Amino acid sequence: MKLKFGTVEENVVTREEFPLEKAKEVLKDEVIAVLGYGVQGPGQALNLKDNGFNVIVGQRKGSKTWDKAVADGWVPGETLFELEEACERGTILQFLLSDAGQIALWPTVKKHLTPGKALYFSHGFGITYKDQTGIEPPKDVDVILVAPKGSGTSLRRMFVEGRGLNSSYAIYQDATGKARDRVVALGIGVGSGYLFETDFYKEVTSDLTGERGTLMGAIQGIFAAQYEVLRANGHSPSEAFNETVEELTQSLMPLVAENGMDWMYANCSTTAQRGALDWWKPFRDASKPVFEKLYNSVKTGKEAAKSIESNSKSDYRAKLEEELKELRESEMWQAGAVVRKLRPENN
Ligand SMILES: NC(=O)C1=CN([C@@H]2O[C@H](COP(=O)(O)OP(=O)(O)OC[C@H]3O[C@@H](n4cnc5c(N)ncnc54)[C@H](O)[C@@H]3O)[C@@H](O)[C@H]2O)C=CC1
Ligand SMILES: CC(=O)[C@](C)(O)C(=O)O
Ligand SMILES: [Mg+2]
Ligand SMILES: [Mg+2]
Repeated sequence: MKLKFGTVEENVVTREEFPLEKAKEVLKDEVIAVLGYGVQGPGQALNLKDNGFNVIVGQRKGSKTWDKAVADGWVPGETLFELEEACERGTILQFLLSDAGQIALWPTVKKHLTPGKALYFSHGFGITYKDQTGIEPPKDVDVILVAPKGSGTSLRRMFVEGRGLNSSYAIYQDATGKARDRVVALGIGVGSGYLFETDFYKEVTSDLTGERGTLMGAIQGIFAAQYEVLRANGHSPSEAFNETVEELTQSLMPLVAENGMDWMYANCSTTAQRGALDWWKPFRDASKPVFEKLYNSVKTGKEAAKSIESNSKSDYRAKLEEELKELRESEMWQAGAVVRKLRPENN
């Protein structure tokens, strides 16, 4: 259906409009092969299975995630296969390897993309940056996308709680004339709360900007800046952490999620309101040039190149762990670990 967001009208698909029963009817003759069992793989595969679809998992034998798949109930030789065998058996190939990993597996996937099959992504990365990834699908298959707007971990958790994470969907190539039904059915099947329409380019440029920006990069940057200023002015770690992170995640963000920023402001003191209304614009103006620089780096493919380059190295997991350790061992997040333990519900 068409829905207005502010003054802009967009295409949205809800569960009422496209119920699970309809999704099952559309996909009743398909074998959905989920390739990769990292973060999105388990979330999407388990939700599909619990929703009653015909789904198999493809993963490297002998890997840690193969064992995880077995522990999650996938049966070797029945519903769990080596990647190539899953590519052969599947009629819909859900390409859920890491974006860099997709480059290495592409020749194998391509080989098994016989006419009429569908190639499914959860990111516009591989297709949009095809000059860097080499991913150019044959013309006689559907190429579709469902991108859950959140971690695969949340996708699964929310499904189990009876809620649903929202996703975007896109069609890059409709070879069978059934691409729309297929993509929407898959979107409902993986447990999306509702779906909004996009294209591969818009999906990847917004996603890379978001995760580098407010969702992950900018938020850590702004936390660190405020924490450091408070500490430099003699505030204790617990005071600095509570006033920077804990209050935001525990008290104020849930209010924003429920009813918007104005409602959160309305539930704070008049003193806080005055200050926040005065200061949000200077923060916007100071950070906007950084966001513009970021968007440009995404648009020109520089961010894609960097992530392919670093994630294709054999020691990348070890390097990543070192960098995460640096965050974990920073004073701010050490303080956070203590604060989390002090939450009454955690002890
Ligand atoms: N992490 C998330 O929650 C989200 C991910 N996405 C997208 O979903 C897709 C999958 O992402 P994640 O689940 O994060 O991936 P991941 O980084 O967890 O990796 C998935 C799997 O790929 C396998 N793999 C990596 N390199 C390989 C290679 N060379 N050969 C064979 N297997 C290899 C890994 O063993 C792992 O099982 C990506 O396109 C990503 O952008 C989209 C939304 C959120
Ligand atoms: C979880 C998600 O949607 C991200 C942040 O874009 C990602 O993991 O790539
Ligand atoms: Mg992302
Ligand atoms: Mg995302």
